[in-house]
Amino acid sequence: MAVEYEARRAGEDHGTHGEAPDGAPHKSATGRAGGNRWLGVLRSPLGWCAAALLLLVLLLAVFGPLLWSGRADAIDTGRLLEGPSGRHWMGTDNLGRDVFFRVLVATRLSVALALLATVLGVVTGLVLGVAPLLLGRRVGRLVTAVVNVAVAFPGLLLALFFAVVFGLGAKGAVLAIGFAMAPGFARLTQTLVASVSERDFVHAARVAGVGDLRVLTRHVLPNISDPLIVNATISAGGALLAFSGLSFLGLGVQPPSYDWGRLLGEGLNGIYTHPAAALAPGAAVVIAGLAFNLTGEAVAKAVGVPTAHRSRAVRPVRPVRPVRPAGPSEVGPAPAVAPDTDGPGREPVLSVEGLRVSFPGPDGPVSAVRGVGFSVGQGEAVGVVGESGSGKSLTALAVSRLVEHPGAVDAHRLEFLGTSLLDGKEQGAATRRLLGTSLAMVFQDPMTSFNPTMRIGRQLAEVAQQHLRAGRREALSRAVERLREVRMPAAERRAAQYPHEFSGGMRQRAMIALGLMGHPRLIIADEPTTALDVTVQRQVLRLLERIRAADDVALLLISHDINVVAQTCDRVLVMYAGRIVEELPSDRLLTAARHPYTRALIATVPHMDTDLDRPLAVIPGRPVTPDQVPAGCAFAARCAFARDRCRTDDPRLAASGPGHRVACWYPHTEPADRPLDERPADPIGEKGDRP
Ligand SMILES: Nc1ncnc2c1ncn2[C@@H]1O[C@H](COP(=O)(O)OP(=O)(O)OP(=O)(O)O)[C@@H](O)[C@H]1O
Repeated sequence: MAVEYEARRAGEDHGTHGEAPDGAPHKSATGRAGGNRWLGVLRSPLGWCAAALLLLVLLLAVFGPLLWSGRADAIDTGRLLEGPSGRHWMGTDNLGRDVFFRVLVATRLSVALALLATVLGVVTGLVLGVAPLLLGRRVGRLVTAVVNVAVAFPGLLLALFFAVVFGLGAKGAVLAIGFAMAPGFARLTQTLVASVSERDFVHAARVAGVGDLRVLTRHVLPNISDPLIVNATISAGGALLAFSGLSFLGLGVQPPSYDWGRLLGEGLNGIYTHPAAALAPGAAVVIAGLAFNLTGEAVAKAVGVPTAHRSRAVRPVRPVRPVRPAGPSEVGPAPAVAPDTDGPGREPVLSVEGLRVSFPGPDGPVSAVRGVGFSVGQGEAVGVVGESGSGKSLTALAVSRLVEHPGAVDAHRLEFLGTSLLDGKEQGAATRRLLGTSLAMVFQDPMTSFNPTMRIGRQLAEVAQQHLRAGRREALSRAVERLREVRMPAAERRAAQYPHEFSGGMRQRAMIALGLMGHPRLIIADEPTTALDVTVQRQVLRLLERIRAADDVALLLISHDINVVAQTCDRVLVMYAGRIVEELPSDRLLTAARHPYTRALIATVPHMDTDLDRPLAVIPGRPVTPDQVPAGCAFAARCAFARDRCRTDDPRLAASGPGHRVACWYPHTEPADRPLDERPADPIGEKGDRP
């Protein structure tokens, strides 16, 4: 009865259900590879044993009562409690009825009741498992706590408890076993849902404004169906065993009906005189249980889900909630940070002031983004650079309302196209539609950006159906049109394909096309080219440039690559330890940066004059982690120019020239060593290509 599935890998691999670890597909709805695998498993000893046993059990369940009811119920008072003979292979019971035929006839009731209990357990478990996703944080936590408590009880104990609650008889036993099975299934579902909910394609669906229920049915459940099915199949074996146990104890099926458990109980009375009467139903339970278990194992093998026998590691449940900006009480007051200047004369698309993103820590909330303020003007490209962990992605996620619980977002101002995302109505349909149609996200890993179980065209069309009220056909033709716009070869054919049939660059372009399904005013691209080779990287960046110029779309480009940002963007924000430490026009980045951190970052990038015989420059020390931000300037410990004041007083971001802000007590005043004309080769490619 216990749910015995290794959920960690199931969640990871099955979260993308079409991906093998190497990125190759292992399940596509149409995949030939998938068909071959099923055939391969069927040909293996495990496969054919499972198939043969299951077929036997199902045939007996269907035809047993039709063929042998008469012989099973025929009373022969002259042959009471006889041992096995040529006439009665397994002997007779206390009314002289043939035990062998009774066992065959009992197959239907035994299997049907076990399946019924399994369905009840699976459905209840599923409902409880997805509750945290659908019902909000509070109810979700309550459900999770109840499930956690219930899981701690042994299954049989729960079944006995419920059997007493629901009363004697088959109905009571079905309810008892079903409800006893539910907590384990709920736990498994929660774990799987949590792991899939963190995938980029779910984020993408949320940004596109897809509602919770639809995200669940279209994006989450299809991607966790394999482990759930496998687990349900194996659980049916457990239910069969549990049902036999209850009937054996007299709590299940009541006379005159009989199942294997009842026959086992009756046979036990004469176990010393003729054991066959007890052995026969016992063997039937074992064979049917084995049939379900082996089938589960075979299905697991075919779909690539590891079972408990292969591994037992289970990832802790982490209920997933859509982001809700936290109230100040949850994260503490954010320091006032003035927003930067918008691009000259540009209407701001995005305005952020005092943005904080915090997570619970052992000693209270820990802020990973600490009061960030900036704005992005219409058609402007703003780059965000900084070492790993500096808070770049969290800033982008906070803007798109994708920070997951327990992360909390707070800001003095968080406005997108003049609409506050913090006014308490952020869950409203209008805001969702605004974000869905006007904000596009491009994620780092193009493999995880799409739902592997849906055709690309359908995933794109979903946005138009959701927000533009387009019909199915119209939405699909818009999707093809958008794929063409991003220069997807054979767009119509590609729209009908699954994500695994695309190359990395194509997936990234399809992701951009997804963003174009609405009328984006801002594209947030978080390391959009990191997973791509240099040539494809150029194509994707050029595409973003083209879209930006053609439609006056703003771009927030997050990148590790300072050259890419310098070449693509109008302005650059340099982040360190959850803060913006410098902001300046990108054409001044290499020559006029004033913060020692910005200069250190630039120095780590090799250029034409870099002496290749010497080790490449690195920034000494390690970036600070959000839970260990020191007093004073967070960069002081790594800064060659730090003085006493830097270690005690926290410098604020202050204006330092036109469009230039820096947070440093002693910023550089002299020009940088590296003049503009010594920039490395244009990483985007031929500038002439740009519109
Ligand atoms: N869910 C989370 N729970 C706790 N801490 C988190 C969570 N997500 C991010 N952080 C922490 O917040 C900090 C900033 O993370 P973020 O992903 O924004 O960094 P980044 O600058 O985008 O790094 P990278 O370039 O590697 O993506 C990191 O120290 C990270 O460990």
